[in-house]
Amino acid sequence: MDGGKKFGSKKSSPPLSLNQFVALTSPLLDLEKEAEISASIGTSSSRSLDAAQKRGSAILNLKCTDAQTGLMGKTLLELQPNRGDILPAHKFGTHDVVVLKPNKADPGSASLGQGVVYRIKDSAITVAFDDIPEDGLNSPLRLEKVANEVTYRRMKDALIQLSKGVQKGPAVDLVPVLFGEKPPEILKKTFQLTPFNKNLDHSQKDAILKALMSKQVFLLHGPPGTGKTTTVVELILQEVKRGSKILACAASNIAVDNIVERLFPYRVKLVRLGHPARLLPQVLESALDAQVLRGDNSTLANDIRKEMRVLNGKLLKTKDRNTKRDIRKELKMLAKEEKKRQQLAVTDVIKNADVVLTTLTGAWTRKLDNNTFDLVIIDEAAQALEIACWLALLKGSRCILAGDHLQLPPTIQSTEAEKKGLGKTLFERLAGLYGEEVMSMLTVQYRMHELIMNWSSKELYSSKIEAHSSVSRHMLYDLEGVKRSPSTEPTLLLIDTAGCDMEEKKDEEDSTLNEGEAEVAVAHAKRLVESGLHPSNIGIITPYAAQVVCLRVLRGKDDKLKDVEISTVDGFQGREKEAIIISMVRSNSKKEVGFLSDHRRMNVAVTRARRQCCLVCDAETVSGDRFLKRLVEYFEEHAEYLSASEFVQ
Ligand SMILES: Nc1ncnc2c1ncn2[C@@H]1O[C@H](COP(=O)(O)OP(=O)(O)OP(=O)(O)O)[C@@H](O)[C@H]1O
Repeated sequence: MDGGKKFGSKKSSPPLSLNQFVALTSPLLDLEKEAEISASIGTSSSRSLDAAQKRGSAILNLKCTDAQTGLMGKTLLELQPNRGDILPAHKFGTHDVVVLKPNKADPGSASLGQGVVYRIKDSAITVAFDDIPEDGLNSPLRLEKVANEVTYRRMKDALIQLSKGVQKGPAVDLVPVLFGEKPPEILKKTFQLTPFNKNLDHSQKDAILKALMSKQVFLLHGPPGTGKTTTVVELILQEVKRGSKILACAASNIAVDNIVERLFPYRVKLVRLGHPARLLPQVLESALDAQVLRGDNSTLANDIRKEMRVLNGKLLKTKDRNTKRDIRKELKMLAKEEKKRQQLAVTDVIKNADVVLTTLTGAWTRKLDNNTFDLVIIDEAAQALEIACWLALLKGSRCILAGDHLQLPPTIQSTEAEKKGLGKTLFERLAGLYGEEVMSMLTVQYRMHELIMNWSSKELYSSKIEAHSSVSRHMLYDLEGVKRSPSTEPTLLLIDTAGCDMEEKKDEEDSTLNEGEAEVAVAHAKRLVESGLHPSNIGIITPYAAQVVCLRVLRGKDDKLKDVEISTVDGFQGREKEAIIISMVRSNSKKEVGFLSDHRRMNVAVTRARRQCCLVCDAETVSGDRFLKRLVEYFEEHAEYLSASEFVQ
């Protein structure tokens, strides 16, 4: 696929119809749910717990080292390993739903509580629980990941709603446009843009104008580092000024919080919906729960609860049947009133907000029933399942999707569902359907030295991206405390492992790793640190999970490298570092490159780097793929070339 050429071009095949979309998605969603459930332990599983720990879906033998209340009534428990200082390798992520059990309890046994992962460190994991019994916390414990059924249920509900046809409701005119039955329209009127952010560049302003003129749909195409979120924030401000009521969503909580934070300085009336454990501490004040607690109706509900407590006391004491009956009647009435006040408190907050912000899943909450929006904005839309987008889209009459379909799509667990197209995003589909008619690409990037940018710009964005002057020539040694040295001078670095006896191998889970290459990557990170670069400015990324583990073990051997971040490429999407070291792993005589050949993955990998991008690979193996060959050739032409043999004794 040449993404650059694809951009803006219309497909000749007929557009996917609403019915086809529903028929295709429904079974694939079931497959995906099954895959997620079988990845977690499940209640009836007889598989041994050790195997679950190996797979990363359970962490055994933990001790509770801290319990705090906070986060609007939640209890935060910190759990550390009973043996050793470091948690075993696991696949738990912040915001995952987990259950806590006694360490030795049977797989199907009841849990002590269900919670949401709040924070993860190498040595501890903190979970937020609504309710947790005090008994049992002093004995060894284990955590299990559970499938997040709520998300699937909501997506299924949205599919059912779509399958009935959208005959009424806010999205009635939007649906036919998004399925190619009616053409998208634009306002004839021209706008004079007075931006709130005075620094916007020409492509950002053009995109905003075009978005403001769209009547049903607009796609904001934001290649890496081009200020997509900056533009989304400006768009929200412009729309609020126009009087629009906006639902702003993203696939991940962090992306939603990012928008909330950036809106703060403009004093927009906003509310953030979502579980407090999933919100950044700095946005908690704008959370629905926090605002509800401050509302008048909430105070009334509290007073009613107090009154009910007094009546309950009386009820226990009184013996008279008639009095008892009267008290019960009154209690029933008060309970009804309390519930009503609670609901009103929520409704008030949502009604008063100009912008409601939540994840896509969160948009399907009952709290938003009966609420409609003039505009639905979805950030990270190219990383969300199409059906997840519909959870928000059905609540609005117009939409703006921001994303980049030339970076990685959403992660799909089921290989079969992925093959059959569950991962095809709405953003990509609409880009194919309408192209430039409804789309604008941001073309100035604020992250990368131009040498890092040029390869990606040429390969994927038709050479349309330019580097802003503030970054186009920036070097590692321009950073304070960094010495000019052979390690910090190059912008691009190719460390070739070919002929150095560094073959790939498989781990127990069948993921590929390359120990020799990991040593070289870590050795280069060490040289950068020795030249004065702070380790937190370095990221080592690799496509393979097993290589991440291998790299982390090596990092653990040198205390100076503690703050070097190591991640999969997929896990690093949306992030950046001053220096990025990419460990490509594949090295074999058959020149097999597996999923390295996905253009989007390599695009994400290279474009994480601000001032230096170092590629560690077996140039001969990876050149077996045409796309990767061009990458290697680009590095051969513009990079400092080193043999891996220089890095190992
Ligand atoms: N017009 C501008 N002038 C100066 N700096 C800008 C401008 N637009 C964006 N930036 C800067 O570029 C960086 C990236 O911006 P932003 O976070 O909006 O990008 P993004 O496109 O959402 O990121 P990603 O590439 O991760 O998707 C930020 O540091 C931001 O301040």
